[in-house]
Amino acid sequence: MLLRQFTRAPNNMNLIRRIATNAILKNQTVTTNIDYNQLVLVDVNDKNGYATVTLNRPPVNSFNLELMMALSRALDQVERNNSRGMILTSIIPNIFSTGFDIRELYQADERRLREFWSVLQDCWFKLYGSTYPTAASINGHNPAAGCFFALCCEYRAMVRNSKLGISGARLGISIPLPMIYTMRSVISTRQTELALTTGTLFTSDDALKVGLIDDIATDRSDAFAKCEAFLDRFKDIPPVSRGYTKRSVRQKDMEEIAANRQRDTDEFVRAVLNPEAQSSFAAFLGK
Ligand SMILES: CC/C=C\CC/C=C/CC(=O)SCCNC(=O)CCNC(=O)[C@H](O)C(C)(C)COP(=O)(O)OP(=O)(O)OC[C@H]1O[C@@H](n2cnc3c(N)ncnc32)[C@H](O)[C@@H]1OP(=O)(O)O
Repeated sequence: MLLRQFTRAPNNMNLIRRIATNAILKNQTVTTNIDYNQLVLVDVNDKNGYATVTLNRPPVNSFNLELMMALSRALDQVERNNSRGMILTSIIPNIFSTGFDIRELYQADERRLREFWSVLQDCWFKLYGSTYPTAASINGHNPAAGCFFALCCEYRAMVRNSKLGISGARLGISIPLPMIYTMRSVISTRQTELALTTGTLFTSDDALKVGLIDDIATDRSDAFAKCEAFLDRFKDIPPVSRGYTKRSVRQKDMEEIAANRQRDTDEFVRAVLNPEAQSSFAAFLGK
């Protein structure tokens, strides 16, 4: 099933390639913009072949089902485009994402909640398991799910005075396995356990110290430039063998989740619907 995700034939890719090829033939540099209901924007820089995937759900990029689906489609797009690299970022000044939309979790319809988690799992397989190089340009606060997606990337630059972490413990949510595996792939098991059981939101300095981010940036354009510089490191590395190695490093985590998708979904639904979590959501929403 995973393999099919990565090799499915693109429909609108031919159009994108045609635009890019025509531009190259005409010796122009163009940026191709593909719009998925405006919730996630995909821009391809035809000069360096890097795709920028931009979360665009003001005011705080909270993840509801629709944003999750748009991200999933955007990641398909990047894969089909054979991008040389991808930068994940946000359009909102000072906020990367607030995490899950609490309105999606509070008194949730179980069927929709299951679909929500299933799409999140899809996004995880696509991003964590991507063969192209990935970087997150974290332009502002990034608690919870946005942090999760940033951690799926190979590199993170975050602007100073932002906070990042998985704060689910504070809301009475037990942390699902994809999150645990992903954080553990970036920092040690000990630090992962500590961060997740305390729901720590790290300052940029502390995030750098513990290894959750790779660089601190002065502003969003500096963060973006640092991400591009990271992707440039693979310019002369043959992409197929690079991608294979990356996948091999991450393979075990993905196999485990693929084999236990249903259980992972059941656990998430149980965690969200538990009364402790529901009263935190109610308090957040002022109910
Ligand atoms: C994959 C990981 C799986 C599991 C991990 C654990 C599970 C986690 C579940 C979650 O993700 S729950 C969400 C956790 N997020 C937070 O607790 C962050 C809460 N928000 C903030 O700290 C701040 O909003 C901010 C720092 C992100 C931005 O601050 P600021 O610029 O001052 O904006 P406001 O706080 O005024 O927010 C504007 C507007 O947006 C509403 N809002 C904010 N966050 C959410 C949200 N998560 N869901 C729904 N709505 C949200 C906020 O209430 C404001 O609404 P108004 O109507 O008052 O304008």
